[in-house]
Amino acid sequence: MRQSLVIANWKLNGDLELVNFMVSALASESYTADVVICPPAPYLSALQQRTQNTELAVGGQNCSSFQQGAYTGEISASMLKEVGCEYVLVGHSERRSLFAEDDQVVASKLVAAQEAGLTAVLCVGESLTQREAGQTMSVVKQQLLSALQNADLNRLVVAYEPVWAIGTGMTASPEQAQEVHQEIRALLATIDAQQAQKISLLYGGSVKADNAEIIFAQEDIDGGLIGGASLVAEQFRAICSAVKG
Ligand SMILES: O=C(CO)COP(=O)(O)O
Repeated sequence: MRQSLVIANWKLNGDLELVNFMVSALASESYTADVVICPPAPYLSALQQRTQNTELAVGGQNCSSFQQGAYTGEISASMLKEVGCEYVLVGHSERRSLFAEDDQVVASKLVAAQEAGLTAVLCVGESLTQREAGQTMSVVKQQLLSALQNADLNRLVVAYEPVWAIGTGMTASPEQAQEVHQEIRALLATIDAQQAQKISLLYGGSVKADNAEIIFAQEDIDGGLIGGASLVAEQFRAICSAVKG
């Protein structure tokens, strides 16, 4: 049985008040899923302090591919680890499209994250144009395998986030999502068949309290990567409780 996981990606949202509010709103319940919050980097330490003695974990939204040096504005994976992160997102579609991160950059960030002792949450997913052109599987395969060239599958989570479903209210149908998740697990199995069965695969893209359960019920979907709904306590709590297990 794979570990269920729900990750909140706050993106460029939130403040200290939300950190305090969310921790008290979430920590009072216990969940079958592991629950991780990825706030903007300046709030990581505060979140880490507030979540001590709770079951909530902390993650970064991004890390540098460099370990240290003259890279103004960058944050290394070991710095994230030092302030209490257990996870970091790599290759989110917003990083790929808005900050020009290509497959090579994503691969080196993933290695940097794992070498620092973090679990890397590799995000993959096709655009609407790519889906309509029948390229979904080839895009996902390219993003996945190029990022995993030097990866440690023991410290990996994969999140399938179709770009057309992110922040649009257009969720992939449970069947569409399962089809891609199944393919991702099959691709992982070509690297390590045993480990592929243990890796948590998350769906992301307009997951809300009212569609989470049916999406998470799919065989190869082990939880979610949640944007907008993770900023609303009632929504996020319901999503965390919707995982199978
Ligand atoms: O990008 C996402 C999480 O990383 C998904 O965002 P939404 O849940 O807002 O669609």
